[in-house]
Amino acid sequence: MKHVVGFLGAGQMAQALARGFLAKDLVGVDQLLAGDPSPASRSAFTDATGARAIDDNLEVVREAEILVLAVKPQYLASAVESVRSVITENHLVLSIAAGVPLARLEELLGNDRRIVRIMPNTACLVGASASGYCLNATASDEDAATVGQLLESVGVAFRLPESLLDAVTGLSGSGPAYVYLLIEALADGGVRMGLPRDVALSLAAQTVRGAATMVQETGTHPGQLKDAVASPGGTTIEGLATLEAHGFRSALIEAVTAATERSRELANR
Ligand SMILES: NC(=O)C1=CN([C@@H]2O[C@H](COP(=O)(O)OP(=O)(O)OC[C@H]3O[C@@H](n4cnc5c(N)ncnc54)[C@H](OP(=O)(O)O)[C@@H]3O)[C@@H](O)[C@H]2O)C=CC1
Ligand SMILES: O=C(O)[C@@H]1CCC=N1
Repeated sequence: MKHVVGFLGAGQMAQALARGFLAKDLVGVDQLLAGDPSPASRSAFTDATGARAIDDNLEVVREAEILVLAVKPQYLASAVESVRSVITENHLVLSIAAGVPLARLEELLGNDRRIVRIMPNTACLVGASASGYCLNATASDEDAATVGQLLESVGVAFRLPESLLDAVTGLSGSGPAYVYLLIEALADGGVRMGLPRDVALSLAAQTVRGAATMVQETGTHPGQLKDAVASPGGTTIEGLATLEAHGFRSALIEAVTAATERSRELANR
């Protein structure tokens, strides 16, 4: 990709995306930069990527062709207002801010700007993100292809109607945190039953990875894969019955629902 990618906000997501793009050779170090007022975030960005991080958002916008708005939703308006005068029709602007709709981004930037709302997750760092994205009316099919290429370089990506982006946030944007909790709790269970901590954690993480890979690579419904693990009168069905009794499935459904609703609430920040 020949474009220079600039980030406003050099925090966790900017670092994860930038490292993902670099790992896939989508951009070189000299095609990346970030603007951030926080010295700690700037050094972390440069340590993580080798690329420049500066305390000058205007310079980032002037150099960038693809501009990624990677600040928290509550700082988005002030970050954009400070650089709005130098954002032109030549920029492709990507916002990763949870909950902030295209209509709000158009209010801040102008509806004649090419804007894409995206929702990746932190696993872009390891090339395993799960993303959704949607475009405003000014962005072109070529812009969609560029964003698709960027996001698919660091995982899977779906172009979706904007009405579904909050649900993407509730499921895969926030989802890594749910799975970390699952892995931690599985390891705790193993430790409770006598396994050494490092062995338990490794078994738990590999079990989650293996199960996810089975779903992706066999294309078999997870219910059928679950049935294949549970022998009649065996161990697994006891574990499954315990999870049902503690509301495991319902807890996950409610978690996605609550996070989606929170994303909707963030719309006007
Ligand atoms: N974390 C995640 O898993 C995901 C997050 N997102 C979205 O990504 C966005 C960034 O999140 P995350 O990376 O976690 O946040 P971080 O807090 O790690 O990074 C944001 C950075 O932006 C800086 N900042 C604040 N104001 C400005 C400004 N005016 N100009 C430039 N930089 C500024 C912050 O500095 P300071 O610390 O001093 O405020 C901070 O360093 C959020 O909108 C979030 O909704 C999307 C998907 C997943
Ligand atoms: O918790 C948050 O608000 C952000 C958005 C998705 C993941 N983290």
